[in-house]
Amino acid sequence: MLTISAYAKINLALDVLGRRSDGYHEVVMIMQAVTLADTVTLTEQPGDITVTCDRSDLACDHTNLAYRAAALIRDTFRIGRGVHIHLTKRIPLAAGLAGGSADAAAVLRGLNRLWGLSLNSRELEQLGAALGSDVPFCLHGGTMLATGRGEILTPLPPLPHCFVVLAKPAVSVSTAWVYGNFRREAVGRRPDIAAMRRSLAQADLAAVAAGLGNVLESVTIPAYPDIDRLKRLMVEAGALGSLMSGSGPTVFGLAAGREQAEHIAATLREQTAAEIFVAETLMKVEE
Ligand SMILES: C[C@](O)(CO)[C@H](O)COP(=O)(O)OP(=O)(O)OC[C@H]1O[C@@H](n2ccc(N)nc2=O)[C@H](O)[C@@H]1O
Ligand SMILES: Nc1ncnc2c1ncn2[C@@H]1O[C@H](COP(=O)(O)OP(=O)(O)OP(=O)(O)O)[C@@H](O)[C@H]1O
Repeated sequence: MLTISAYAKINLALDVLGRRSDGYHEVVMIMQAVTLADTVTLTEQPGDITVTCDRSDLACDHTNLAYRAAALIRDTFRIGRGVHIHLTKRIPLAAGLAGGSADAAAVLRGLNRLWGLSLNSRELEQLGAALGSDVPFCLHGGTMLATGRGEILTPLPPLPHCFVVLAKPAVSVSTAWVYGNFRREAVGRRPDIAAMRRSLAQADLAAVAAGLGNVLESVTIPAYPDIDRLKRLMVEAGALGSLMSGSGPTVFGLAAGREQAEHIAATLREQTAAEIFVAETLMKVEE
């Protein structure tokens, strides 16, 4: 039996450069892993792949990304064994935090060990990219530049350790819907990726927080104006900066210290109906 943590991500910056011939969008993103995590337990069994989960609103059949990750690795390498996967979900669903991708990445890493496959990180990334654009990042964590459709990764200097307050409003947002409704003309300010890379190189947390930007806000916020309110409340409560993560609807705020983060969380719990988590940045997913 093997137990693995599957960490959520936030996007410190997300820019869309255009639409590709394969239907995806060309993106430039700065991604950061955080300590909010699901737990993935793998138990060897003969024959089938089976999945159980502690949430009744998540399908545990062949559509689950954890199942799909196990099936992909088993079919690719013609493995004659099965596995039981149990998911303890803490990352909210369809939240912009890559919860499903994190589970898939954990299954790939776990089965690589359990089944003694000795796949290197490039091989794991290739399998991951076939499951979803965020999966390669979830295999590594830390702070990364992600380009292409999000699967091409370049390690960046780590974001200085800080606390990340997450606020998930009670709506679920489909990533495909957000990209499908993206219009370049609707974007206000685009993030300055080069400037943020310089801020990371200088380990300047305040500058990173001041430069946060996500062009997908131009799609999700008009549909869910609560997101804008959460962003404002975060900053009013003391966050160094706030932003919608990924395709939303989760909003995150950065805080240098735990006390400040807990104060922001308490304020949001009092003034909103959003689900609130306090996490920390995570340097690198353990091997
Ligand atoms: C919004 C982000 O989470 C930011 O990190 C990612 O860009 C999305 O990553 P993901 O959920 O792993 O996305 P995928 O499962 O690969 O794709 C879901 C859907 O989003 C759209 N999609 C996704 C990534 C991308 N670069 N362009 C797209 O247009 C496509 O319609 C696709 O069918
Ligand atoms: N193990 C899983 N955990 C969560 N969602 C899953 C899982 N497997 C499949 N899904 C499906 O994927 C959809 C999106 O899930 P997820 O939580 O990864 O979204 P997200 O946080 O918006 O991801 P992203 O930031 O990558 O767009 C869910 O609505 C669910 O139907």
